[in-house]
Amino acid sequence: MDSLLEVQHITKQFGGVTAVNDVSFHVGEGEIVAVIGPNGAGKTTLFNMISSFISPTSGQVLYRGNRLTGKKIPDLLPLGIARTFQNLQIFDNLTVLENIMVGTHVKLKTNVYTAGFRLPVVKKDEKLAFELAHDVLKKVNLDNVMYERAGNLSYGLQKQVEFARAIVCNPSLVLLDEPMAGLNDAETNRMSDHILRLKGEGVSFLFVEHKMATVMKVADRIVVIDFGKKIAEGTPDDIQQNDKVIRAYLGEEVV
Ligand SMILES: Nc1ncnc2c1ncn2[C@@H]1O[C@H](COP(=O)(O)OP(=O)(O)OP(=O)(O)O)[C@@H](O)[C@H]1O
Repeated sequence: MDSLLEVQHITKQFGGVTAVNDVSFHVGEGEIVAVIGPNGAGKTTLFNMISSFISPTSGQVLYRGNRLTGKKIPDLLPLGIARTFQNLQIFDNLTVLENIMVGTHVKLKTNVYTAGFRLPVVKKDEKLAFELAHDVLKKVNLDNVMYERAGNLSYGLQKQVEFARAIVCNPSLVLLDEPMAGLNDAETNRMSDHILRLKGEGVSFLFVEHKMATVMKVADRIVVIDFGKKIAEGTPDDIQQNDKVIRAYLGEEVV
């Protein structure tokens, strides 16, 4: 399996705290990799470095062999990398459809100069944005609420809207920060199904998650972080039987 994302010896220090300490792993083409670890282990810090939200103290991240480290967040989407956030980032006052259309901007030709004029390119872009958004909403079964104000939806549906916006431009790699947090069982299953279906279409995923049952069901490979260090990596079966992992989780949720 070819490597899509390479995390190489990445470290982050905040003053005297080493939040992530020399972590390396990769995500292959069409692979689903989960990062797990006890509270405060460094998962969010690691995720934020990979998604260019913060820069590492040392180490680097490569995407298709090119350095991702040092790029800005808006540079990621045109490369084919999309992300969602632990705390929902949707526009409450816009409709579901409009929220998704916002995510299509990298596919459009309209810019701040052309948008003010009703040029043909603007109309064409609006049509394209609508079609892309509508298609993805059908894919995740949200087309029945597309004209609802996003702020009126349940938390679970809002999370699915954010997921739909992330995948609207057919990314190659999707970074998900706790995609199942706050979802009930039915919503968690639905989200898992969406992820697995997209994997079937060749999309790769890297996600941080606390819900172990979901991680075990969805991930091909799991990277376990404890006190900033990678303590284990392997298939769900390997990880469930790994002594270091079991010890790290003692007193927490049982793996
Ligand atoms: N901006 C920061 N400044 C100082 N310390 C930080 C900062 N961000 C994180 N840390 C510290 O780094 C360590 C790892 O935190 P991080 O949030 O990455 O862990 P986590 O595994 O995501 O935790 P959780 O599962 O609770 O979300 C913690 O000790 C945390 O206090």
